[in-house]
Amino acid sequence: MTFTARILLLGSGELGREFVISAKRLGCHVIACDSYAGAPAMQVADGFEIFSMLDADLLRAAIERHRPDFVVPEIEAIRTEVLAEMEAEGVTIVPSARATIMTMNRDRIREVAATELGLRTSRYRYAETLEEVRAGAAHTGLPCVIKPVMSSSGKGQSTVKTADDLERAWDYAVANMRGDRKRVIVEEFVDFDYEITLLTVRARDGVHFCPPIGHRQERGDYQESWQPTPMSRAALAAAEDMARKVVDDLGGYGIFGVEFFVKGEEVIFSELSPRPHDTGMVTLVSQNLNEFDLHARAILGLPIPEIRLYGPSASAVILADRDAGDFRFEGLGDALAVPGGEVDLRIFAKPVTRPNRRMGVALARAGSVEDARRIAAEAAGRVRIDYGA
Ligand SMILES: Nc1ncnc2c1ncn2[C@@H]1O[C@H](COP(=O)(O)OP(=O)(O)OP(=O)(O)O)[C@@H](O)[C@H]1O
Ligand SMILES: NCC(=O)N[C@@H]1O[C@H](COP(=O)([O-])[O-])[C@@H](O)[C@H]1O
Ligand SMILES: [Mg+2]
Repeated sequence: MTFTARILLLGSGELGREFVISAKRLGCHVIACDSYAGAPAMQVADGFEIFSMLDADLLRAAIERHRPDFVVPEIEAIRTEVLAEMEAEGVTIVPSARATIMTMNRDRIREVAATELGLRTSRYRYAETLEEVRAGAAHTGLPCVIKPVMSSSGKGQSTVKTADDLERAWDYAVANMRGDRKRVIVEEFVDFDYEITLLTVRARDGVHFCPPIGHRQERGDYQESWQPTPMSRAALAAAEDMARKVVDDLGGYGIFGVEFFVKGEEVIFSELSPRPHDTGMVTLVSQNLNEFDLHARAILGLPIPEIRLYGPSASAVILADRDAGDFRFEGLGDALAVPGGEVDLRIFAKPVTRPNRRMGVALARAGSVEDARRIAAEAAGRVRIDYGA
């Protein structure tokens, strides 16, 4: 066989693109799929397919046509029942069909975490009507956070401070949810001190952890992340213990981004991605093996060596502010010239912009996390999107 393995990548955004690069460096052949042409991962893959991965027939046809050794989901919005069927027929789904099914639906992963595994989570209730939303908020107290059970990157999510705003939050969640299940989770608002992503690798040789990544979110979407983030040993041990329990339950090999809120010494499980995490883009400059390399190694059954941090690092997002199909990036030179640390950029080359769409990240490594954050933010701010007249 010419290739180490044949991979069908389901989702071709920025995370997929870096994964393709890592997998290709190990000799894999990658077909990148997504619903639109020119997606970031398609630009570097061996081939591509354009179709809706929520369409069961099209998804099954693509898997059967390519007969990959591994199907690697890169987004949540996939017809996961098809993945379960294909797994039963002997196709390897990364990390496992069960992991993709459980995490596509917030209510299912919440049941696994809170009920089956007994992990500490925020108080929560599910709701399918406005009345149930009100009852849910009475259970959690206010403020509360309302999210569609099917959504990601903060879509349809809002924080509600007063009972008068519950209806608006319900309408917003229903209008911005994915899929056809009109269902939300009402969560207690956790007034955390900080939140982290614990990148957790489940590999043939055991479970490995990256140093914790701190991050800041706006509108439920990631703005900047940094690594390492200071944490007490007890809090880190608690997070690692919970992460290990969840990834062992979900099964399979690959990297998982396990999200926690931390308040004092209390560590609260939030959710997880059974794939590289957006906040983990900082590892593109911070670690000897970045999160995409680790995913590729784990999938291929290769050993995971000691994960070493090169030094305090940060990433900051470059966002668009409007809809446009004709635009260009300016200021790359200025961005790369920010003094005080080592700066790098990833420009995703997505074909169109949208308000708040992530178009790139600035990355920085410096003497301290504070400096790395400052430099990454400064560099991201110097990249301008010129939308023309
Ligand atoms: N119960 C909560 N209390 C306080 N803040 C919250 C709560 N739930 C979510 N948030 C904030 O919103 C962010 C996004 O929430 P969450 O991770 O559940 O959404 P998501 O849509 O799955 O995002 P992504 O797909 O990017 O991980 C969290 O990282 C956190 O900053
Ligand atoms: N939080 C999940 C996440 O960050 N996913 C990343 O964003 C892409 C979609 O971007 P788009 O919406 O700009 O097409 C996905 O393909 C993935 O790389
Ligand atoms: Mg999240």
